[in-house]
Amino acid sequence: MTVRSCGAAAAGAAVVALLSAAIAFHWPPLHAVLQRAFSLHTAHSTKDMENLLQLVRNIVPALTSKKHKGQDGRIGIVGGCQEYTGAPYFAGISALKVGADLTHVFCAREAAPVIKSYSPELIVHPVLDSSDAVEEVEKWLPRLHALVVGPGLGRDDLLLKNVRGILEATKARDIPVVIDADGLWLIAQQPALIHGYQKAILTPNRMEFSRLWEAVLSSPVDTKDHSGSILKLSQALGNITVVQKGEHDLISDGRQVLVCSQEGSSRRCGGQGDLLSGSLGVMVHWALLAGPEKTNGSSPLLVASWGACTLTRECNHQAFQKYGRSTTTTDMIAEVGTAFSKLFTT
Ligand SMILES: NC(=O)C1=CN([C@@H]2O[C@H](COP(=O)(O)OP(=O)(O)OC[C@H]3O[C@@H](n4cnc5c(N)ncnc54)[C@H](O)[C@@H]3O)[C@@H](O)[C@H]2O)[C@@H](O)CC1
Ligand SMILES: Nc1ncnc2c1ncn2[C@@H]1O[C@H](COP(=O)(O)OP(=O)(O)OP(=O)(O)O)[C@@H](O)[C@H]1O
Ligand SMILES: [Mg+2]
Repeated sequence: MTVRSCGAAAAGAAVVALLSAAIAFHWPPLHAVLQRAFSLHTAHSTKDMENLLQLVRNIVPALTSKKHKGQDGRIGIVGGCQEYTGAPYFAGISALKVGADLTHVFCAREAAPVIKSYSPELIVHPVLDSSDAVEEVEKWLPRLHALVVGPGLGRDDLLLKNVRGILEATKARDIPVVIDADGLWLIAQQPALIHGYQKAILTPNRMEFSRLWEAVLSSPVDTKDHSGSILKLSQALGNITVVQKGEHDLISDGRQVLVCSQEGSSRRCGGQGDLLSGSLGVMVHWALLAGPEKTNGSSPLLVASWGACTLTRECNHQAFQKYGRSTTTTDMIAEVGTAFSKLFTT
């Protein structure tokens, strides 16, 4: 697996930037070559890609007739409020389409009938704005393999307070947790809530990344050194895994940075991040279950994250081939099965 250590990343970038600037002025053709070399160095080679794909394949559980319902994943989604009902639906249905057996959505009362009406596949609990929300969710925790916190959660104080309690209970049970969207808003208010929890994965978009950075490092993000920035943020959060979404997805646990540059498309409709966080909920469970033996010693959380990013981008690519500018997240979700087979089925 290609890794870039913290020091090497920063030093490499600085040296290339300096050389580049000097050469651009004196010798433009070499400048272009250098830039290409640097971008190749930052990205993974085809061989690295193949290795990573193989690691993801290793964690995918076999489909056999010996299993019972639930074994391949019981995933909880914490989110859904009056304004946002699509996001928890996208995350939940994506988890199922990737291969989870059951998905439970814990949402605000008003959002529940709406989410249920989108799909009979999701189990929906209208508890998140109740006074005993933490106890209600806690009852289910022993039966859940992973929690995805944040899609469509909103920023209401009562909901956020309840989610704080749910996160504490989840950590106490050592359950893996993917934190996205407004869950990241909460973490930016209170980073201690997740600091050092080794089964947490944060999936910020650009805005969410800046918010987290400013909250934790009290300075503006260095927009020129993406690789160095994600390493630093992960380290400042106690080496938890961070997935920074963007033109290229960067994934780090503060020790190494993986890059996912799977071809997607130029279509940026809302909900793609929800597909990613829902998929990651299942894949992180699979990866932890498989253990480091199957991931060749690499962090199972990094492997799961890279797998979910690759899958999301492939869904985006496939849907865009069919629908172009009119592609929506629903079209991407319809591609999960074929994208998964193409990438991960041997
Ligand atoms: N159908 C739905 O119910 C959806 C609900 N969503 C929910 O909406 C809530 C707010 O999420 P947001 O992502 O809007 O909140 P953010 O606070 O992260 O983003 C605010 C704004 O930043 C901008 N932004 C995002 N990425 C950017 C980039 N790379 N460069 C420049 N600007 C960028 C976007 O225009 C966005 O409106 C969350 O609860 C989220 O889950 C979204 O998931 C989209 C779909
Ligand atoms: N410029 C880009 N080019 C290619 N893919 C991108 C680009 N930006 C984001 N993506 C991909 O889109 C997916 C979602 O990322 P995005 O930044 O849109 O998340 P988000 O803002 O949280 O989405 P959501 O609307 O669900 O909240 C990720 O898998 C990411 O790889
Ligand atoms: Mg989002």
